[in-house]
Amino acid sequence: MENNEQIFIMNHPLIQHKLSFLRDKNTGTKEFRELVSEIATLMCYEATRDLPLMDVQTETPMCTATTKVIAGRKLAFVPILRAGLGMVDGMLQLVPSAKVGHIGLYRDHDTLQPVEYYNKLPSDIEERDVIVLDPMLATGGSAMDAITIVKRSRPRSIKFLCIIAAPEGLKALSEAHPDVHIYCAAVDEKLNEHGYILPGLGDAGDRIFGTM
Ligand SMILES: O=P(O)(O)OC[C@H]1O[C@H](OP(=O)(O)OP(=O)(O)O)[C@H](O)[C@@H]1O
Ligand SMILES: O=c1cc[nH]c(=O)[nH]1
Ligand SMILES: [Mg+2]
Repeated sequence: MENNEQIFIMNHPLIQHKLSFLRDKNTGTKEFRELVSEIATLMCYEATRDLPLMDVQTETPMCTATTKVIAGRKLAFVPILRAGLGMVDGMLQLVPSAKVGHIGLYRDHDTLQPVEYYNKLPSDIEERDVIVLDPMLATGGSAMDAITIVKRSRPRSIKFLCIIAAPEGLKALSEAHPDVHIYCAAVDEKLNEHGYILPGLGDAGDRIFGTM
């Protein structure tokens, strides 16, 4: 799978290096959590590359200079519970003023269909650019539903940021929401018969929260 106008694969060496440790079955909960957060920070750096800038006048100790600041665009991060929560702190490292909404979804084990159990978004979301967060894009059902829910509140724009994507999920999500830019660190081989990504990293929520 190649980068195109909608899908951005972040193959930065630091991200790829950390991803190897994330995949390792011997990586424990504490380290796994730290790695998810660090990868989120690196991905946030890339995913905010298109934020518009504006000129301001700044007094340096030497003279007045024309410098740049972000042009008043406000961000909101929306993790899909639970696993998306693991990415929030890493994102806030770079954008501490962002608001955070939450969408609770779990995948039914038998049908693989997402089931909604929580939804709280910032009240001023109409003024914000939203980045929906989830480490895993498998069938794409959870991301598609979460984005549909966010769209009802009419944010300025929506991006989706995941760490590992399956080709099946990327296809489904990009077709369902062609206006949403998708960022991921890896596109894996396929899904297994239980909807888990191969080679993947197992169940991201369980590994972040130590519930396996
Ligand atoms: O693309 P999909 O096929 O929908 O699968 C991906 C979803 O599955 C995982 O969540 P899970 O249902 O395990 O919930 P959890 O985060 O609470 O563990 C993952 O964090 C995604 O939200
Ligand atoms: O491989 C997968 C698929 C869905 N959810 C996960 O946490 N891992
Ligand atoms: Mg899970």
